[in-house]
Amino acid sequence: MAAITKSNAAHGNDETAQAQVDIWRFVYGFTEMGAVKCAIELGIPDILENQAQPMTLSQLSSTLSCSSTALFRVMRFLMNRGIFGEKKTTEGSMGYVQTPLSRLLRKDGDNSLASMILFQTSSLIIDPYHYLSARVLDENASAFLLAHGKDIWQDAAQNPDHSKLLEDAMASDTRRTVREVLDGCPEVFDGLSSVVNVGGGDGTALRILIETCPWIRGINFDLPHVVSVAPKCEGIEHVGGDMFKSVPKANVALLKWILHDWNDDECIQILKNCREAISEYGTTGKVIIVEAVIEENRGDKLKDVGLMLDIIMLAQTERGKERTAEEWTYVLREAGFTRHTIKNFGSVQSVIEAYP
Ligand SMILES: C[S@@+](CC[C@H](N)C(=O)[O-])C[C@H]1O[C@@H](n2cnc3c(N)ncnc32)[C@H](O)[C@@H]1O
Ligand SMILES: O=c1cc(-c2ccc(O)cc2)oc2c(O)c(O)ccc12
Repeated sequence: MAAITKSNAAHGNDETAQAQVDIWRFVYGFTEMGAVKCAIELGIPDILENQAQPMTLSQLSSTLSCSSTALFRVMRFLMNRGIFGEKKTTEGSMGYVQTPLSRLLRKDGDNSLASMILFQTSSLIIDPYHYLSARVLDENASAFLLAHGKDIWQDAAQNPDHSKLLEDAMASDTRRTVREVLDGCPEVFDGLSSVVNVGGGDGTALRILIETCPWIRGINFDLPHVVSVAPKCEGIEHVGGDMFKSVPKANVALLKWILHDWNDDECIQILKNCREAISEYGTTGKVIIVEAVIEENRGDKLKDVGLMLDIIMLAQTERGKERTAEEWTYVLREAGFTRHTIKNFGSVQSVIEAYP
């Protein structure tokens, strides 16, 4: 047996002490989610945004028509996490102010993640985590199905409130992502005449794209119950259908956060239908995929987000997953694409351009 040296023992003690500190994040991590949801529902980031001066506790509680006791405790907790700050008012008392983090929680703010947080904290999305272990033990089980008795798309088709929660969350992600893609790699959309956004939800991606590139004709393609409530917009045609059967014809097929919902065989089927959709456009035809590319040797925060998204896929979809560059190469090759490039632009998602 190896002798335990003094320094090993000390090192072991350090690790144990650190573990005793770190473990509380896992035990009570949900409190962050609960308090942030509370602040969004009360509209606190929106209220603070419109103040010329720091807002005192009594001003905030009277705006919300509530007593200050519970509000104080929620604000104290959130300030401790960097959401909201405190500054002196001109009268010398302390008041709450926005921080870069709380600005991302405004209901209608640019780059807001408020709808995504409301979606992630809904029982629709939380309940499947009670079945994650069942999913791990049985490859054929689906955590979402065990929790709700149907898959997420059947549920959304039957439940307009859930459909809206999901579409709003995705649209908020889209507003941020499409702007990032247009800024980070504008050449991706050079010289295109038409774009079909496959699984385009309420059409947000195409609306932003057409604002910047008004010469592009947009086709927003999604399930019939989704496009039937999508807002009308000049330059965009909403088409209802099933991407597993066929995809409307266009110069480019754009897929943002679609393929991660499906297993390899399902992705290959969708991609074959996209290849068929762009086939009339010869060498200018391409498929643009906006998704995470998990890089095994990337030890940064973005890899962290990619891995979190992969757990989300495990809980919320039947066979979906986030993919590495090798896994993307496999599905694209099997779908008949001869060449593809991957562009990283410092975001959790990358842009993959695939050519027939
Ligand atoms: C994760 S959401 C992504 C929405 C959008 N692309 C975005 O990034 O905001 C997936 C979308 O795929 C759509 N979808 C699911 N199954 C589909 C099918 N068989 N055919 C067409 N669209 C489908 C859903 O309705 C939903 O809008
Ligand atoms: O719960 C989700 C979340 C996402 C998601 C989160 C963050 C992003 O930047 C993109 C997507 O996607 C989901 C999804 O595609 C799905 O089918 C179910 C649930 C979620």
